[in-house]
Amino acid sequence: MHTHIDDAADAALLEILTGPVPKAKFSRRDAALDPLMIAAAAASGPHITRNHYHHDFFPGVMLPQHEGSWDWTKWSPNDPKQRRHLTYVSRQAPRRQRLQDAKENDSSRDALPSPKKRRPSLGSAADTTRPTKPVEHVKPVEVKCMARTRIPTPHGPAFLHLYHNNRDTKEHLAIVIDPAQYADPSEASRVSAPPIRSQSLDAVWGDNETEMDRITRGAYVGRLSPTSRRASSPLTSPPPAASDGVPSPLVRIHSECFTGETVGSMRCDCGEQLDEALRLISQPIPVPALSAAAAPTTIPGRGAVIYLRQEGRGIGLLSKIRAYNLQDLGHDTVTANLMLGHGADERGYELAGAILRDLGLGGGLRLLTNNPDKVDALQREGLAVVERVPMVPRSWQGRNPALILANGNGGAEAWQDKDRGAGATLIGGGAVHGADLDKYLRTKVLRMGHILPLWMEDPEQ
Ligand SMILES: Nc1nc2c(ncn2[C@@H]2O[C@H](COP(=O)(O)OP(=O)(O)OP(=O)(O)O)[C@@H](O)[C@H]2O)c(=O)[nH]1
Repeated sequence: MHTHIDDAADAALLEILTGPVPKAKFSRRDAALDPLMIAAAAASGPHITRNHYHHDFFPGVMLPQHEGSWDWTKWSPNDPKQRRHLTYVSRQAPRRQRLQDAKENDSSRDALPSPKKRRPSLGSAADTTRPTKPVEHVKPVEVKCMARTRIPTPHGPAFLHLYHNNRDTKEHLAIVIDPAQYADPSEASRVSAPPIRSQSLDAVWGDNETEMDRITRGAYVGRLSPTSRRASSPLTSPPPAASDGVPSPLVRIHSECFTGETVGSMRCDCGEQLDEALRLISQPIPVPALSAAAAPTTIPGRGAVIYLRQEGRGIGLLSKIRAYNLQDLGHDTVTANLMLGHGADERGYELAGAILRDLGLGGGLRLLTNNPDKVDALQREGLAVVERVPMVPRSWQGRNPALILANGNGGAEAWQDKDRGAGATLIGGGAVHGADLDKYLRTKVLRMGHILPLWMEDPEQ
């Protein structure tokens, strides 16, 4: 239980809850106190029930198109007429509809464990605490790579792919690492793996398409230069298989985190994870010798980071910022999401599955994650996850070398020497540690089921 609300605020809350009933019909529901503080108090009890969810003090913020919503930026605290806007509104469906939805859900949920025992999980399908909507019959997900370009990174060259899709209006991305695509075909090595290429990008986009059109959108092979330009051809048969002994490519599904990746926030490990994923995927891949006569060899690192634009585990930046304030009141990342009426994790991985298939990676991949929900979600999408490769936080490796893994996930590059403060979580940075980060990582392990040996100076903190 969290009770990090100071005494003055406690006294004020007690006053509003026990004071004389005001005359106006709904005035007790007006927010005389900081709404975040009341929400924190409401959730401080031993149980958070679904009756605490889907209520909001700011009707115009959460659902701009919602009936009755208004432009709250016009709200002035001194205008009594406008005070009615600052009320505690419910975003739940009417009770009759919720009961009907629950009945329909019960009949289709027989195979699942009791909702009470399930922790909040990925996507609305698994989140039984939220009001259910009638199942919509949506078209199968489709993605199209609109453009691709070379990006030199501190870890080596990468190809950035920008995708459009038929589910949302966001531009999701794939950062493909496959420097072997630059190699001269005449220097083909004994051991090789198929190039990681987008089928939708390499397809022909119409009769009038010129070679220059294709090259400008990135449908070329090799490396572009003022003297070299070769448009790609559409794939007409399945790509050649990788040589024997070549491991499946490393893949990370990463969700956008403006604070962690752009501002260098140390409230989370997102910036570090993005950097570490690019670093790990770029490492040369050892290929064992398959006969006594042959020698072991290496091939250039290959794989991809699928970068999904689902900020704040799907709740968006606005809600994540509000959640951070609740976290400063003493709540962890999961409880803060729940208090704002969100699930602990509202992300989906259908688009990631479609992008991976478009890149020809659906048949076998090694997934860089500690999050078992991501593995399940990709397998539900029909992708073959042949191995889960853990990601140990750099600061934990630096403080406890026993956590360094032998697979290049740390190893000789122990992070203690690279510990530094500013910008440490940005691409090419080192390791960083701080109390907020430790708290977040601990919550991932203890409340979100991440598969990571817990390490901290005081595990109770
Ligand atoms: N709501 C919320 N989202 C957060 C918070 N901290 C980080 N995030 C979001 O979490 C997402 C990053 O999660 P991922 O990097 O995919 O990693 P993960 O699901 O934690 O699992 P791994 O694959 O093991 O790293 C980004 O969208 C961040 O914005 C937080 O305190 N609250």
